[in-house]
Amino acid sequence: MLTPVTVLCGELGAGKTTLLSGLLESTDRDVAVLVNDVGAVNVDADLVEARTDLATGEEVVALENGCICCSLGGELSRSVVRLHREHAFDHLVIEASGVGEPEPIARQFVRGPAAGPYDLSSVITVVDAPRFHDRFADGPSAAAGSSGPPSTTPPADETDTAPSRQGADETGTKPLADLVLEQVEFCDLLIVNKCDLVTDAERDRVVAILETLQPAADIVATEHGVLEPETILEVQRFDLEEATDAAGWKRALEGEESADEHDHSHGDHDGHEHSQDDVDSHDHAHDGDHNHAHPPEQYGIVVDSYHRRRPLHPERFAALLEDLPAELIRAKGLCWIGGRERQAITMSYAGTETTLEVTGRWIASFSEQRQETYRQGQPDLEWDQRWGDRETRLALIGRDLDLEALTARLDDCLCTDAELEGDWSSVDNPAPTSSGESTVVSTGTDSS
Ligand SMILES: Nc1nc2c(ncn2[C@@H]2O[C@H](COP(=O)(O)OP(=O)(O)OP(=O)(O)O)[C@@H](O)[C@H]2O)c(=O)[nH]1
Repeated sequence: MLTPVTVLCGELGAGKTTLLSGLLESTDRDVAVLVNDVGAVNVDADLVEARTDLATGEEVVALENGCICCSLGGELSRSVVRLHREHAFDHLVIEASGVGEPEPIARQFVRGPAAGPYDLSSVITVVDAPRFHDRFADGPSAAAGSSGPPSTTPPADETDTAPSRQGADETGTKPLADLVLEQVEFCDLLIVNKCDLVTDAERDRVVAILETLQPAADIVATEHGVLEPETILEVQRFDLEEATDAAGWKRALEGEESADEHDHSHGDHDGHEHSQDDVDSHDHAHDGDHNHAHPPEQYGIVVDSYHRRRPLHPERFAALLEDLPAELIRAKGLCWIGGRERQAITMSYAGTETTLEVTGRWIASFSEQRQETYRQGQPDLEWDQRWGDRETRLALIGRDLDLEALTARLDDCLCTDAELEGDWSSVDNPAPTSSGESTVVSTGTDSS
């Protein structure tokens, strides 16, 4: 029988180690734990180990000096295969570092050597309720319904600073808020922790936003990560593709696509041609369920999409990104930016920052012969006579967000006919140019 694996994610300080320590104390199953800390000092592993009775067969293994979701991919596989060969245990829990993306970790258990002895059971994301509330739910009207003590938790690390107005950042580092939402969007259980530090109203708002961001996940609220062990160790099969496609922003785009006149099943945000290997993995083969998130109205959460077939002017678009409304929680999708006629660019906004990343090439930028080949491979791809597959298609999720105003502001960014013919060489462009490259644009709190 395959050994079930649970991947435990959550931002730095959300309470993963606390939850795991409690789990190891309360379960009578033999649980092996793999801890990944970024940094030389493996504090978490020491903590978990100190609370674990190793004589009962529980094992704590630490991976250090890197992040399992990127550089340590091979080491993760090797470690878990070795662990399985050398020890007997009922369940493996992986505590991912707070800055890791869950998807690459999960993929190790779906294909590759680790998929041999293991079965990915679930991906759990621990959410720091007060910090999430302050970051994503504390819009202008959020305070109105709130009572009780202020719910601030100190930032867990230096990257979690107050909004800054810094323009495009060439470092390509992914903003923390973006990672937090990616972890929320890619899981099947959300644990809303530190509920002792928020009011009931604040907790409910956090839950409502989480439901919108990932409608397919179960949500439980905890204090100090106290849960029945079975909630974490319950064996179910994690469906990687389903979890990816269930994210609220993807459903919003899907709803928009299905409402289009033309029936088409476009690839997802990065479904344009980057490599042959990727093409088949992004086909929206859905079960016909287009019920995208119906956000709880009492919290003012709105979900919509924006679709235009005209490039965004790089300077006006950058100015908009620096001045996005505070009520916007999440924006994600594909952008066509003037001066970048080849590059399909993913925009991902969370918290106060927008990441722009080249995720592929527009098919329309290839030679006619190659266009034909690619289009034959994607017969449902919507194709515009003039622009081919170039388009901007964004999901917008907000709280008390004036969607009409934001749509109008996005429309103001669209290139005029004269600009379409213009020379882009002297125009400041925040968009990256090469595949995989990204830039970050910060939204200021005051646009004046
Ligand atoms: N008030 C309160 N504090 C909590 C709760 N859960 C955890 N903490 C505290 O929050 C701090 C961070 O908890 P950890 O369990 O280390 O968080 P983590 O997610 O493992 O953190 P990293 O390893 O840095 O990613 C510790 O001081 C915990 O005691 C909670 O529900 N309420």
